[in-house]
Amino acid sequence: MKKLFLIGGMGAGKSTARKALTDEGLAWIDLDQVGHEVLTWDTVKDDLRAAFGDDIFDENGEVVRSALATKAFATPAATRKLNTVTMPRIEERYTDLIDGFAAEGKPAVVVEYSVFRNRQQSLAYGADVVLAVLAPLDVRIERAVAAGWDEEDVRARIARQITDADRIEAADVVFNNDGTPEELRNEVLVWWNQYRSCC
Ligand SMILES: CC(C)(COP(=O)(O)OP(=O)(O)OC[C@H]1O[C@@H](n2cnc3c(N)ncnc32)[C@H](O)[C@@H]1O)[C@@H](O)C(=O)NCCC(=O)NCCS
Ligand SMILES: Nc1ncnc2c1ncn2[C@@H]1O[C@H](COP(=O)(O)OP(=O)(O)OP(=O)(O)O)[C@@H](O)[C@H]1O
Repeated sequence: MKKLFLIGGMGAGKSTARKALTDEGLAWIDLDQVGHEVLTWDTVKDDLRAAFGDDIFDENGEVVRSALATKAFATPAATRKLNTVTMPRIEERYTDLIDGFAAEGKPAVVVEYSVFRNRQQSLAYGADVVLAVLAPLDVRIERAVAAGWDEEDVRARIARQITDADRIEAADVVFNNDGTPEELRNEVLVWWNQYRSCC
C-alpha cells in the first residue's frame, strides 16, 4: 500500500489537495483529526495536566483545545512539551489506522501531516511519496484568517513549524498553491494520474 504524505504549513492548501485525491476514492488519514482523538485518552489527559495545568480542561474533564493551544504555542519549549505528550500517541493510532487500511487491501492512503518535520521521523519514515503544498506566508495567513482562525494564533503556530525551504528539501513533489483552488486540484490530479500509471 502506497503512503502518500501531504505536507504544508498552516493554510497552505493540504486539505484542498487531499480532497482532490480522496474524490478519486483514495483512503485518507488526517493527523490533525487523529491528534484530536488522542486528546480524549486518559493517559494523554494525565500527561497534559502535568505539563500545562488544570485550566486547559472544561468542567467535564475534557481538553479545551483553544486553551491548550494558547499555552502550547506560546514558546518553542511549550510546543516541544505538547509534542512530547501527543506525538507518540498519534503515531500509535496512525499505525493502527494504516494496518486497518492495509488489511482492507487499499492500494494507497493519503496522510495529511501538518506538523511534518523530516523524513527521518519514525512516522514519516514509511512515506512512499512526500507531496508539499506551498503558498506565500502572507497568503497562508490571509486564508487561515478568512477560514476563521485568529491571526495571532496562526502566526504563533506557523512560527513553530518548519519553513517552506525545509519542505522543498524533504519533498518529492511540490505544488505551488498560489492560483485558484481548481488549479491546485488539477495539478494534483495530473500528478496522481501519472503516478498511478507508473508506480
Ligand atoms: C494544540 C491543539 C489542541 C489545538 O487544537 P486546534 O483544534 O485549535 O487546532 P488543530 O489541531 O485543528 O490544528 C490546526 C493547525 O494548527 C497547527 N498545529 C497543530 N499542532 C501543531 C504543533 N504541534 N506544532 C505546530 N503547529 C501545529 C497545524 O497547522 C494544524 O493544521 C491541537 O493542535 C493539538 O493537540 N496539537 C498537538 C498534536 C499535533 O501535533 N497535531 C498535529 C498533527 S500531527
Ligand atoms: N488557491 C486557493 N485560493 C483561495 N483560497 C484557497 C486556496 N486554496 C485553499 N484555499 C482556502 O484556504 C483555506 C486553507 O486551505 P486548506 O484548508 O486546504 O489548507 P490546509 O493546509 O489544510 O490548512 P490547515 O493547516 O489550517 O489545516 C481554506 O479555507 C481553503 O478553502
